Amino acid sequence: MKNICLNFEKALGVVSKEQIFAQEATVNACMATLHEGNGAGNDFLGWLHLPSSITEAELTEIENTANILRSKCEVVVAIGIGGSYLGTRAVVEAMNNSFDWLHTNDRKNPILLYAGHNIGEDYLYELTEVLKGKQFGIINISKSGTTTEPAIAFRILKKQLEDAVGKEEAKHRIVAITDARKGALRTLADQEGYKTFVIPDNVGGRFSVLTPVGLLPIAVAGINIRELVAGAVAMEKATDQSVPFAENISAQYAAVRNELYKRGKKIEILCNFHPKLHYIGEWWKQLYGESEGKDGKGIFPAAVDLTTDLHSMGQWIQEGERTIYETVISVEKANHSVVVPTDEANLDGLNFLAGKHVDEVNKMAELGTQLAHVDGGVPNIKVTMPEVSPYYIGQLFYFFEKACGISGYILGVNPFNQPGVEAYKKNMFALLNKPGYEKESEAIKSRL
Ligand SMILES: O=P(O)(O)OC[C@H]1O[C@](O)(CO)[C@@H](O)[C@@H]1O
Repeated sequence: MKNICLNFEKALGVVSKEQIFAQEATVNACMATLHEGNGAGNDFLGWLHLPSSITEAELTEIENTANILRSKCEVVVAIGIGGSYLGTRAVVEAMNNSFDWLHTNDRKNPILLYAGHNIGEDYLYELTEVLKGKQFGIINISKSGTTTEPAIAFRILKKQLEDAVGKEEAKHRIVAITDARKGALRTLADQEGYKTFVIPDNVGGRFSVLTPVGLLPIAVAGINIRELVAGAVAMEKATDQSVPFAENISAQYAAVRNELYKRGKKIEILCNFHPKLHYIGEWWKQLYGESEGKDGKGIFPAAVDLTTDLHSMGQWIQEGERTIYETVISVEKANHSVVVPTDEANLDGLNFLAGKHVDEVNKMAELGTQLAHVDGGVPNIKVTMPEVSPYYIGQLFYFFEKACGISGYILGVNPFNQPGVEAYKKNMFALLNKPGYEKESEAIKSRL
């Protein structure tokens, strides 16, 4: 099997290769801090050797539970937000048919739906309506077990499920993934007797896709979790501390992005030319946004789907403020084949493309875009994956996670906390008169 690879040749100019390689000692020191576990946030390093420590028994238990849900349910709703949602969606959207929900006859897999990632009343109304009369189950995922968005969704869907199939059967269709001991979801799951999986204490939400948080719903969707984990294991080895900087793609990516940042490139745009990778971008945004955006510092992580967004954001990227750089996820080959047909009338003038694969056109769009953006002053980093498969997505996850840990330490922040997320919650609870927030309620209302 190949590995994903990194090419930063087209990022050179603003920064030189020598300047990047001059960071080797700093990067190695940050890598050592991670591996020795003596840096900020060192109680959240469980992800570092997670892939290689997943056991056969754990995978089998996840698959068995997935099979129970698969046998009972036409639809499974994965409830969760942030790290308790985005990794699953990234894999499922990448691997499932783009029109999955329209494949209604002879389905092999339940349809996976999502809830708890917003507080949309209309979204929840439409979800509860669509679930009426359907055999459904719930995977409720919350590391803290106290996050408001998933808690509201679970309260609503739990009631609907119990009303539909009775409390006893509902227990067999609900799985909770949460902390081993703490939090409201743990208490509820123990009280109700749900099947549970534990999110290890030392794995933060945004690093948790390879725990049951991601593996259970991904397995329910019928995707091979063993391949996903195998890919991550391969990348854990390929980016290990023992692998020298010149060959270590996570170390290099961390170095390049920080060198660009120092030179005024404050925004990183993750680009894909593969529409099914949209949620990889969403997952990546949380990983880097929550890890690095603090203490008044941090590259702003943005993401675009190309060529789609070349017709909306393309103008800005080409000619807007020169504070951006791009990281392009490039997929070597498509999984299916569609050829542009010949048309006798050729009114659209496209016969020069007749007989070509659509992906060949896409590749030229990708190359043309790279050259145009580089000419426009946008440094370009390329991450190549041989194909979209669970194995290479597993590699991609670990590659970005490892680079993120190193990069956060280079930046001088604690990459494993997210104190800033609490501010909106505090205000929301104060505005909603949550018991215990009386002082805050008074203070915030005086500002309105
Ligand atoms: O799994 P939990 O505890 O519900 O948290 C969900 C998400 O909310 C955050 O705590 C804050 O956004 C994330 O770090 C996390 O991924």
